[in-house]
Amino acid sequence: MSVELSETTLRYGDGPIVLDGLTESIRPGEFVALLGASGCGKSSLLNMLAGLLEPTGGSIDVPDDGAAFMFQDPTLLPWLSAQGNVELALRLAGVPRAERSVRARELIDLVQLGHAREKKPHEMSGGMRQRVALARALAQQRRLLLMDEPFAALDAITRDMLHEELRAIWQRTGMTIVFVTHNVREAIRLAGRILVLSSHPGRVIDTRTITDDFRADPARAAALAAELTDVLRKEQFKHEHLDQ
Ligand SMILES: Nc1ncnc2c1ncn2[C@@H]1O[C@H](COP(=O)(O)OP(=O)(O)OP(=O)(O)O)[C@@H](O)[C@H]1O
Repeated sequence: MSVELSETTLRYGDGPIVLDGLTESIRPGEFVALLGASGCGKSSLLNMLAGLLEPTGGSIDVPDDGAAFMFQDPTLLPWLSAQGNVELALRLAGVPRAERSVRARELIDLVQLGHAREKKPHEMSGGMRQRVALARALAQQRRLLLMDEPFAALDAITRDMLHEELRAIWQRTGMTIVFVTHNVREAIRLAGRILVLSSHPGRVIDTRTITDDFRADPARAAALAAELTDVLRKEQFKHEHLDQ
């Protein structure tokens, strides 16, 4: 089932409108990036897609089984190993005890952490912890995965590796992914479609489709990155100007 936003509007209490009449359809298996400046309402939109927040107006439809969520902070249980953290997620997803160990091993292998299965979070690097968080999100066995700037705190090399691996996992699993970022390059590397959001209020002001051919052409990708950076800068400038 697709994700459908229909005239979706959000405001907190009697504050200003945060998201204003979003109408979008995300197909099953699509990888969409929500790109926007800080404060434009990206996390609020993900929270609505996760069912954690009700829209003030319009509607949101997501697959019946809901969504798995992955945040910037991996929030692993410190006393459990990588394997233990993933097994716990499988238990919460209702996977029978007898299957959990094998499934967790498969997921840990999928995120390339076979060598660190028994390590605890404090023994891992930031990138390794995010790999466990990704395995834990996959353990929830949902068709929709919501990712809120999951790689923002990582160094550039680790982030690049995780980009490649996330794309490979997405291709293998056929999940629908909605990925929030304010990083233009990250959006171009990952997504098949980029929705650019304005701020105050948040609206979709630009939509770009990124094909694999496009992604493989560094000059075209760099030109698009420059163009989208300019769009975001203009948005930022508009607000700094209006706020004075
Ligand atoms: N619980 C809340 N109550 C009131 N206002 C809120 C609440 N959560 C977010 N906001 C406001 O809604 C707007 C959008 O916030 P949101 O966190 O969704 O944006 P964002 O694009 O994800 O920002 P960032 O990239 O900085 O995380 C901001 O102006 C923020 O102050």
